[in-house]
Amino acid sequence: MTTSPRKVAIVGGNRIPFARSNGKYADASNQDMLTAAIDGLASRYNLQGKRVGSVVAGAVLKHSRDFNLTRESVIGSVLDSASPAYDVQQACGTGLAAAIQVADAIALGRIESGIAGGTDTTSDAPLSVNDDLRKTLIKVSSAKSTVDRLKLLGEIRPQGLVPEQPQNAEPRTGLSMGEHAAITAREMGVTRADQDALAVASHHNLAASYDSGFQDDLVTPYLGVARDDNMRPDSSEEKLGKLKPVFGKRDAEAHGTEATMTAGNSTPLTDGASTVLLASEEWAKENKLPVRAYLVDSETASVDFVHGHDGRTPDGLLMAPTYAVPRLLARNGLTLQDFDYYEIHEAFASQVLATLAAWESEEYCTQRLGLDKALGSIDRSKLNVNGSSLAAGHPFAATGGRILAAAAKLLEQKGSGRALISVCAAGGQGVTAIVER
Ligand SMILES: CC(=O)CC(=O)SCCNC(=O)CCNC(=O)[C@H](O)C(C)(C)COP(=O)(O)OP(=O)(O)OC[C@H]1O[C@@H](n2cnc3c(N)ncnc32)[C@H](O)[C@@H]1OP(=O)(O)O
Repeated sequence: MTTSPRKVAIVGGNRIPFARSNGKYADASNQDMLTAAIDGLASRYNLQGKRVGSVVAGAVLKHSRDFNLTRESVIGSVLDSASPAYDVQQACGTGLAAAIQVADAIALGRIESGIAGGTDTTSDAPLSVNDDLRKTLIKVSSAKSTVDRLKLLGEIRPQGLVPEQPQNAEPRTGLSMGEHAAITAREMGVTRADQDALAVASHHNLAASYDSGFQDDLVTPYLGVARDDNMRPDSSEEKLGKLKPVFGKRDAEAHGTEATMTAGNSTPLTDGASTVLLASEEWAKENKLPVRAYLVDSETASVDFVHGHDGRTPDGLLMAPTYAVPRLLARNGLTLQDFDYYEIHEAFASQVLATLAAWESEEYCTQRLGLDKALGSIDRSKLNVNGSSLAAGHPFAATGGRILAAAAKLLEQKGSGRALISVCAAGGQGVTAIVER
């Protein structure tokens, strides 16, 4: 039995290209996409017919029939179906949280290999019915006779037939992620020009990474799509500057400021799936697989974005990574500057910039994070060097796997170094990790 934590190797990843919602993958289900991502990974790393220790994945939006979507995807894949599998869900942190669960089991010696993943589709989002209709339909399905069934069906009123749409809103506040991010942007003084510049960089960097072949062994074409179809290499600050604000208009009006968040500096609704293969060093060696990098440590934080506490106003919904990262740094004896790459998920350009501004702010770091000084600035040329979610799109649960696989490949190419991964999530959560080689 292994008694001390083992190193967790990131062998590599595979994803399908991400596609804008209601577009190329409109007829694909979460299960179709996750299975495709697993099969692509299996083909890249010779996993056909092999049993892996655990497959952990999830989707933020799931149909009730997908009660264990990951297990069903494994059964439908080329893996040995004796590979155990289960779902996790931590909003946009799902993919990275899944990788952390697999990594922990490897580190503890409980499994030798595992696959982490995530998938999401807003094209095939689940619709539900109201409580009265649902309860009546459940009674209908267990009614003893046709007469009883007809009687129950007769109780249904036409207005009760309207389906309930999934809401991209926080249940506690009723505000969308974009509206929350707009409040934080105003509070942190994030400008429209900086947001547009970050979005343009994301498109240009992602396009360059495809052109240079960086994505060749990370992405497998699917349903005729070869590259993320939200990517717009022709993006410019001039074009983005012309777009009208879509989030934060009411907040801006109330504060006499300008709303700054547009469709160009926010992620689009997106469909897609991703996977990452993790293993012990021994298993990778036995299976003649390379090790790209190691998943060294992780930290998850949550913030109080609803009530506020200790006399402070509520935290920003997407600001939990600002809390997680200092804990991660302290545990590993590192500073914010000790990284070669920073992979900060771009839910919105404003949220990345607010995160960086928070770490630069003495006031935020001392008063909110309880530090004795600011964490300081990062070298911006090391940030999201191959683009991120603004350009690739953001199929919620699939984003963590995209980022982790890309970070490991960057470090493999560099030969040695360290990457910081930060993913903000709904519910005021943040999942962060360190990858090294
Ligand atoms: C979930 C978690 O746990 C945490 C998180 O990550 S939070 C993030 C969650 N994600 C979201 O909330 C998704 C938010 N996004 C949305 O709701 C929608 O995509 C949106 C409201 C922002 C935009 O929707 P839309 O109006 O359908 O956008 P879209 O039609 O693509 O673009 C609007 C215009 O901008 C233009 N545009 C967009 N990007 C552009 C670019 N890079 N260059 C030039 N023009 C661009 C489009 O061409 C379009 O122009 P026209 O109107 O002339 O056609």
